[in-house]
Amino acid sequence: MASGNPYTLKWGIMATGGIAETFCKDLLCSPAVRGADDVRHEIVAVASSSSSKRAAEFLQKINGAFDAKTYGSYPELVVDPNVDIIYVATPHSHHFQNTMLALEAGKHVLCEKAFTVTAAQARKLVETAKAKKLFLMEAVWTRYFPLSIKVRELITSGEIGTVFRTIGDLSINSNAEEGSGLSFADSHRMVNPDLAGGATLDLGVYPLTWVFQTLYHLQPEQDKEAPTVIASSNKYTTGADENTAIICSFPGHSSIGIASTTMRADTDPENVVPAVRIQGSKGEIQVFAPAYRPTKYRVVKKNGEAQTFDVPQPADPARNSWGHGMFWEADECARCLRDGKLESATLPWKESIVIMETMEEALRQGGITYPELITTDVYDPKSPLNTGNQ
Ligand SMILES: NC(=O)C1=CN([C@@H]2O[C@H](COP(=O)(O)OP(=O)(O)OC[C@H]3O[C@@H](n4cnc5c(N)ncnc54)[C@H](OP(=O)(O)O)[C@@H]3O)[C@@H](O)[C@H]2O)C=CC1
Ligand SMILES: O=C1OC[C@@H](O)[C@H](O)[C@H]1O
Repeated sequence: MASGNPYTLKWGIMATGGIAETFCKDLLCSPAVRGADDVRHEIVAVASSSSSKRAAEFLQKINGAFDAKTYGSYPELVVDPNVDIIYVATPHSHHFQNTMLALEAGKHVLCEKAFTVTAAQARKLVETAKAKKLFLMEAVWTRYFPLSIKVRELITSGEIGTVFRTIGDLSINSNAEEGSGLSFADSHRMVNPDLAGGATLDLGVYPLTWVFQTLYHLQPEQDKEAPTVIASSNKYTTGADENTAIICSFPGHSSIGIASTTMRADTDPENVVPAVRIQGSKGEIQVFAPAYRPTKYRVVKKNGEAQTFDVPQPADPARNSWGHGMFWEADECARCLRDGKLESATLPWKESIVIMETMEEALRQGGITYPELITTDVYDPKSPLNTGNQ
């Protein structure tokens, strides 16, 4: 790729849960393994809202970055002068306040999906990043996979003609062994309304990603249209949605997207039926489950000719053959910052906002509501979501 010294991005990690561990293990993989010689990553600080001890234990878990600073609160992390960018890896409920905390401290941010709980919160984050000239990106890692790039290229080159319909699903069978409950405790972030749990915000964002990548993102800027949305949900006993189906119509392009998600059944337990079908006038592209981390796609022409392609994630032998695929989005952050860009062209601010508007409308139609503490778009540095008392 590039000659000379690679650009180094120094990360501060906010929260020490499951995805923070996965992401950091990816940051520690050698970029050379994925053919990147122009950027590299350093984890220079980690914060846990509960204790600095937990942050220190996190470094043991990821087996690296042992000289990183460890903090027992998020406010301490965001003022660390050595940190360039904060990775916000807290539950959805916290994203708005935590991202604002980082932006207000002058830090660039990569914030986990779903970007926020409401569209107004997403707009506020974008306004703030723009005003402060800071980089901000929603961590929809799937968009940065070579597989996604290839699929977008195939569509742009006309391989399947004009795309008129995309159908996508991300569903997981989380039924409890007995009874009608789900296997998640009611307090778990997947189903807890206080943490903005529910199928739409957690899982639905991925089939919507495929709908938007294929029916919205690739349109010329002046032709991009926000969809009209029809949606239906079933509520779980906690009040979060357990099933949601969303129909997005793009009338200006005669195209339609159908995104579905449930916590009651798997997308495809055998992995033989595609999770995503992108259907055009000359054929279709099928992307296999899971919609968030596909490694296989198939191009089927109108005449029935078909070819399957495997795109495995590169694994680093020096890191116990680890390689999950989150390094692609991290590389995007580094390249954007190196090149002075505030947003990623692969997932521009406007598109994150339109997707949040779509999910907000789907949740409204489904009758799903969340508490004021996590839906407010008024920034409060002393919010318990920032100070760790919540
Ligand atoms: N891109 C992807 O593939 C995935 C993305 N995600 C996204 O990442 C985010 C976090 O998910 P995940 O890591 O699975 O969640 P976890 O529950 O495993 O971790 C969340 C972390 O957030 C911090 N936190 C702060 N306040 C709270 C609170 N009140 N309740 C719970 N946790 C709190 C905790 O870290 P600490 O104590 O250190 O402050 C906790 O460990 C979500 O937005 C989710 O949608 C999740 C899974 C996969
Ligand atoms: O982003 C995600 O992808 C994988 C899912 O299992 C997880 O619940 C979700 O947060």
